[in-house]
Amino acid sequence: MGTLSHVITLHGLTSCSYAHSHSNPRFNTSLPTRVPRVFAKLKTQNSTAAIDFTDPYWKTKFKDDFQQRFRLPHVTDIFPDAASVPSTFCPKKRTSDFPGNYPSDDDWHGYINDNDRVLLKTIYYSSPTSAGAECIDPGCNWVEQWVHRAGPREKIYFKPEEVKAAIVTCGGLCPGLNDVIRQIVITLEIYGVTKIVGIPFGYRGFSDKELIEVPLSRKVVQNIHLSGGSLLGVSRGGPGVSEIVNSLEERGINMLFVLGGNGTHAGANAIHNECCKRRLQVSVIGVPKTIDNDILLMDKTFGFDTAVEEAQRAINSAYIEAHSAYHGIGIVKLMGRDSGFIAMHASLASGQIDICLIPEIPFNLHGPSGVLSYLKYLIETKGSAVVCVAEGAGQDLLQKTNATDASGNTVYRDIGVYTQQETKRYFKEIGVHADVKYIDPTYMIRACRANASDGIFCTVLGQNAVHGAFAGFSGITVGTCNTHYAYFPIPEVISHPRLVDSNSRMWHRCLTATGQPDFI
Ligand SMILES: Nc1ncnc2c1ncn2[C@@H]1O[C@H](COP(=O)(O)OP(=O)(O)OP(=O)(O)O)[C@@H](O)[C@H]1O
Ligand SMILES: O=P(O)(O)OC[C@H]1O[C@](O)(CO)[C@@H](O)[C@@H]1O
Ligand SMILES: [Mg+2]
Repeated sequence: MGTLSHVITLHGLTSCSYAHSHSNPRFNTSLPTRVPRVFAKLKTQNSTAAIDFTDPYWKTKFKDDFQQRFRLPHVTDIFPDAASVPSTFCPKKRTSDFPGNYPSDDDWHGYINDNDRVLLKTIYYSSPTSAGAECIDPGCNWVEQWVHRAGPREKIYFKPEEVKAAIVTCGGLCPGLNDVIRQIVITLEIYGVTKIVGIPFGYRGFSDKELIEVPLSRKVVQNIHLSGGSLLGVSRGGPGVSEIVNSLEERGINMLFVLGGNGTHAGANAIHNECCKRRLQVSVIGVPKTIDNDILLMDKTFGFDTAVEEAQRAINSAYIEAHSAYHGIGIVKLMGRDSGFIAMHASLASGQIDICLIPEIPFNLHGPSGVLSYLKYLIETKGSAVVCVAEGAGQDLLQKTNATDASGNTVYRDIGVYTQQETKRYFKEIGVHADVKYIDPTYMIRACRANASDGIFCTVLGQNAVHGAFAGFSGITVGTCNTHYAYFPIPEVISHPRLVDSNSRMWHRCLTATGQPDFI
């Protein structure tokens, strides 16, 4: 995140740690840059270790650790003798007896090799002071970080006729949920799976006896992407992991596709670990869903693009209202619990925002350098102004709350209403006319149908989720990394919410676009 530390932390964690094997022959541990392993000096802190950058071999240690952390948990970790069979999915050509066995081509198969990798970071920063620099060591050395490429494998670890696959959607709504459900079902059928079900209303559907699993097929899902929401319904809270795995066992589910955000993925990883503990051959695959875009390491999450696009309508209305009124001020509140990506990108896209306020950047409303003084300046100089505020912004200005939702997420105070009230009060107090209009499109930006770009994104994510399950992986999730599709072990992408970096080029671009000063 642009910060530089002389000591980096090595985790060495795996998602199924008790079953972890470094010697799995399926994975080539000798990437091209590997150099002889030397034991560098370690500074141990609890269960983690730190690298001493004066050690000439620290890079090797870092790469080894990285490779270990990003290794994908696999069915062979628990069942070393698990047999694979040739894939029933053929990327190249199909016979007429769909979905039977496909012929293979000796020269070109179109499968992903297990040793294919995607480069996680693509910029070489020559100095820690370079804009947005993300350096590992004080010298900003180039260290390759590789993650696993997503896609269909030549060998599969599940026989389609023995699969019962389930899909569950958890957390809040997000544009594209139906597109992902649809593509998972279609791809499963292409592999030859016939038993596919949807679990209604998130994890709750595993415990609530009144909720019946929904049979899914291509016919059922054919047109579901034409509307927003989730065919299966969503929920927060719900049963514990043990109850969920009991339910998986009772239902005979051996492939579980989990669509959700940070919380849902924490749950998916716990389900994966519990299945490992019980020695169940179940593949648990996540597909990150969040309009907040707060999942680490990936370019973006599905639904984010659509949410930003939908937010334009609210911003444009606020602009027109403000611009058409005498001393008009428009205020738009957008979602973003802890991360301000929607507000930042919507501000950049619209070109109509004068002030963008996000959770990651502290600001004052009052005082000579506060937002309100600047609004006065804008009214005096350009006659109107538009503010975009993310829901998690400026919480330090409001009374603390202990309220949480069913999943344990903090329910924040309403910064949008507060900004509106304080703006009205301020202009009244200084005796300057101001016509303040407030728009809160909160649920409108996530209840809509996915746009074309998200539609394609969801389709490819859905396909790759199924490929990952058939390849025998579990406890993983799928995303894009520098536009390439990759698999990640779940713990690596949810260790904390992804935040807007105040030193990033994107935030600086946003500041350039709005022209706003610091409000501190
Ligand atoms: N640490 C956790 N371990 C196990 N399950 C969890 C954990 N955190 C949340 N969950 C479960 O995951 C589900 C969704 O969590 P949550 O409501 O936080 O949404 P989310 O997946 O983060 O999505 P959103 O981006 O909409 O907030 C809930 O059913 C919740 O019980
Ligand atoms: O009202 P709900 O369903 O709890 O959802 C609100 C939350 O959903 C999110 O969009 C995440 O999905 C947050 O930005 C927001 O706080
Ligand atoms: Mg969450």
